[in-house]
Amino acid sequence: MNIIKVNDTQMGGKEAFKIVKADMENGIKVLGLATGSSPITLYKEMTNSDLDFSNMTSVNLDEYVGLKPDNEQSYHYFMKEHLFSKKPFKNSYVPDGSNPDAEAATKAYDKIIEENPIDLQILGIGRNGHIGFNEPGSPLDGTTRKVSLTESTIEANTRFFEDEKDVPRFAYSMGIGSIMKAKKIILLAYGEAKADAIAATVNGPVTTDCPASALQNHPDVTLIVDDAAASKLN
Ligand SMILES: N[C@@H]1[C@@H](O)[C@H](O)[C@@H](COP(=O)(O)O)O[C@@H]1O
Repeated sequence: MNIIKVNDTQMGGKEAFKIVKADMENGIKVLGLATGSSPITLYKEMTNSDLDFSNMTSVNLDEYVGLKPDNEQSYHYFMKEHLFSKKPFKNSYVPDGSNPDAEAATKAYDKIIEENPIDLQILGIGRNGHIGFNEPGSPLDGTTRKVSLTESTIEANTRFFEDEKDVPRFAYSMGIGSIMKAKKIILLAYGEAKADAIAATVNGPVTTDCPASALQNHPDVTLIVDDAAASKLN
């Protein structure tokens, strides 16, 4: 893995943007996108840039089950607010969390991923090493699935909701196998709360205990981390 150390999230956004820009100049067509606070500075760089995304397709990692796209806590809403309303893409896909039929929703999303092979995937990481919403124990070769969120993830996400009981307990998430098919991956991690997960991702064994450790088997991964997130690396 290629590791880029940055001073802060602003610089992290700029470093990630450089890669996005260069890859777009080289003709990539499909970006895999993530939610959470980590990619926000990258999305700011993208929206402030003069890059044109109107010929690009985006495929997002995940969505809460039970939230409609117009729900302010949904990942549809997050993406619209941070990126798509300012920089429209040709097509922007996010799993359909409003579809209670998990089988149909996940199959439909797998088809979208298959038809739009991801050139560059942006990832954040959960405190427990999850990527997308693939919590510890997720199959490292999985496709899109309905997942139960762990207590630690629910707790981490409570900050975005008025009440902990409003945090959805389930999500539809692209699987780790699908993430691994992306041609290139950038993982963004900032802050001390991510230090253990980053150490396990880079130095630990490849294990379902740390879903992001699967990235060790990918040929083109760049980690953009600040000093705190990198503080437990060997
Ligand atoms: N499903 C998302 C992940 O894709 C994201 O990586 C993680 C970390 O979020 P943050 O960047 O806010 O720490 O949050 C959620 O669980």
